[in-house]
Amino acid sequence: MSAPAPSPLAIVDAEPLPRQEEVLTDAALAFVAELHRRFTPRRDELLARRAGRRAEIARTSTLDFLPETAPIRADDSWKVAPAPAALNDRRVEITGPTDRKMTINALNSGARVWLADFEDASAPTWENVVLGQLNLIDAYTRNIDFTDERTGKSYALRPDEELATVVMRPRGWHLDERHLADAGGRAVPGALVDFGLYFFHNARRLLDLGKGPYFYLPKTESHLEARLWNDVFVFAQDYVGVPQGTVRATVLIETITAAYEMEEILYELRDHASGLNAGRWDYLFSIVKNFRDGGAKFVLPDRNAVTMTAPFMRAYTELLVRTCHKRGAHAIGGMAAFIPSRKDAEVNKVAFDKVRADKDREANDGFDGSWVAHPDLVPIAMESFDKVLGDKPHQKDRLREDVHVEAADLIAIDSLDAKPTYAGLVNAVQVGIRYIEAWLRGLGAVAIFNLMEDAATAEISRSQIWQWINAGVEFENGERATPELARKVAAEELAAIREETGEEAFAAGHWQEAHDLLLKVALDEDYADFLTLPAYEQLRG
Ligand SMILES: CC(=O)SCCNC(=O)CCNC(=O)[C@H](O)C(C)(C)COP(=O)(O)OP(=O)(O)OC[C@H]1O[C@@H](n2cnc3c(N)ncnc32)[C@H](O)[C@@H]1OP(=O)(O)O
Ligand SMILES: O=CC(=O)O
Repeated sequence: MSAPAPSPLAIVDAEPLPRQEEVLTDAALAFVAELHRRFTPRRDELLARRAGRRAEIARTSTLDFLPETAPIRADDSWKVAPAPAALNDRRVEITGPTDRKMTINALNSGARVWLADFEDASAPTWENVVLGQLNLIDAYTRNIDFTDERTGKSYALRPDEELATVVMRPRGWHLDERHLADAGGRAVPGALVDFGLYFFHNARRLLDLGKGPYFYLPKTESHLEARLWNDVFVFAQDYVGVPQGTVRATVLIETITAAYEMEEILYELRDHASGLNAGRWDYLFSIVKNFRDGGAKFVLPDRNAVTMTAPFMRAYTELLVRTCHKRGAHAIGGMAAFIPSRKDAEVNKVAFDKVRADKDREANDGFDGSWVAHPDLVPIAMESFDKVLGDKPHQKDRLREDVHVEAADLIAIDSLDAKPTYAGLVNAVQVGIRYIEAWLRGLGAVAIFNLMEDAATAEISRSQIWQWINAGVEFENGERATPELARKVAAEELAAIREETGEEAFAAGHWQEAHDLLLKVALDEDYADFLTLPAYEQLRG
């Protein structure tokens, strides 16, 4: 093979990182550049199409299954590709960022799958982007064992056969990677950077290990976006010379528009699809985002009052199981946000009980597996799925033909009795400030008030503040949601944090910046499509 042409991509505005040359090789960058040249124009068109569709929702306050794809839904003959052995039993999946310690802990956790996250559990600092890739390469080459200098604790991988199968989640289509630019100075989409570097370095290596390049695809809004991913996979497989059909993708159904196109999404990816996941937190965010100006009918109560037993959430998850099993795909459940504590028995008990109830319900509904956020929750979820699956790797034979979901059922938000509360507003402000501050320090997932918070849950918090203010919600205490009230609550929270942290830690953090950014995205008349877009402009590193 002749040497690859020098990469036309430039590394922009980035301090050199240790061992970055092992990730950012000329050959890998040439591949990413080629992905960018071929696919970014279509990415741009699809982002513009998102805006058009949202304008239509603002006009009509409704959504429906697509008439033009009815033949795909009516055709019972097609199925997705069979699951590879490494993805046949997915009863428990752990998620988390790809720093060195988390990588080892997740691979060792006993879960069948690890969602290695470059998306919502990871703030996209250049260091996280590049060293996350390095950690995965090091894990596959078993060069990752280390001692944490801060705690003195040593970390080592278990034998290969006990490790979780990695399913990597690249960034969504909307985020660019500003540290990699083409000759015209245009940033490369983060999705292509994350996918491209991972695929280039690991596709063959993973096949040698008896696994493969497997992906979770986040924030997909339509089957046309799934088609774009499929085209990326076809091109990538030819480029590195692995057989077509090597890639497997699990698509997160976490936007309200994608919920109306589940079958079409599987159809577009059918040679590469291995499942759908019910990404409940982004799903709620997407409902608020899309129907934010749809009037009282679409005002969601406090996010923690919207449980998975709400009729519109059940319609979504049951339709997902039904769709997957009809097409031979795995249906994977979502994230219960309760985080256990090794120090507080009561917090631990609450988390175990809540997660057990959630996973029991999913297993009984027909899901083939589900997510947990913490290693201590792996045995809890395992027990729920073991009870239902026994020795079977999945329950795709449960076709759930009893499920009948009408278009209106997915957006029947007003069937909920709960209303927004003042405490809900305070919580949204608290979580928003605390999460954004952590994100600006490079942390994408944190435990706040014993709940897992990541980009998706922060998106809900700031969107709910926006929606409640714009809908003129009156809380049970007689206060009305207004910009002034949000500012007052935010000022009180900032003062409380200062008290809690002490002056030195407060000054060393990004608290004022986080407070200001939360208020900007919650109060601006122009609703930002994603919190992470303005936040990325402020992210250093
Ligand atoms: C809506 C969505 O998109 S959900 C998917 C995205 N979100 C996520 O992936 C969140 C994943 N979870 C996490 O990041 C973490 O659990 C957090 C940040 C919420 C809490 O982490 P911590 O504060 O470190 O929890 P805690 O102190 O209890 O951790 C105990 C041990 O478990 C490890 N651990 C905790 N969560 C994970 C995880 N998800 N993967 C691997 N190891 C983990 C910690 O590293 C720690 O290890 P150590 O004992 O060797 O130091
Ligand atoms: O990505 C998952 C979600 O719940 O959001």
